[in-house]
Amino acid sequence: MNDLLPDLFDQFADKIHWVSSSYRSFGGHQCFYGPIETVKCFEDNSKVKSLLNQPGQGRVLVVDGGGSMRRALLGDLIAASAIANGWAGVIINGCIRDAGEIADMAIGVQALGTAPIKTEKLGVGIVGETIELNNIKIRSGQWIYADLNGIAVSESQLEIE
Ligand SMILES: O=C([O-])CC(=O)C(=O)O
Repeated sequence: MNDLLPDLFDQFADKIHWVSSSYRSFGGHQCFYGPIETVKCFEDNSKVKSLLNQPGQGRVLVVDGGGSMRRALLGDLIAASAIANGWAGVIINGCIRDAGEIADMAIGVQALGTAPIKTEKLGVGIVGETIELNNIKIRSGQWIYADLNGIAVSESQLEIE
């Protein structure tokens, strides 16, 4: 199913919240969803790397990278580790690199854009804190849905009948 969001908004208008369509889809999976884990980090992807190296259990990692267009918070190696660990996707308020490789990888990835430069890994970042995307609060444990129509969240899992 590639157009999940329109169906969700038709069926669950009171339970689903629109976040944004200003992110681009980079992963091989253009439609993806799952429970959220959050991380907040600025031009340092240490926590992104360590989280995606732990069991994902179908979760989506939502990264508040402060909108930086100067450094990439995800590349093909970390994306490969996310796939190996069962993460459904990664959504980044910031940039990725290795976009050519990631386009062919079996994972959902949305980000603002690309930057070819990796971050300095200084171990700085906060996991599990409430973050905001486009002024919408995003918390660990909520559900997020992403496809080519954009990104939306709900408090709990919504299943199309
Ligand atoms: O290591 C990084 O910061 C990002 C990267 O290049 C990769 O995941 O391949």
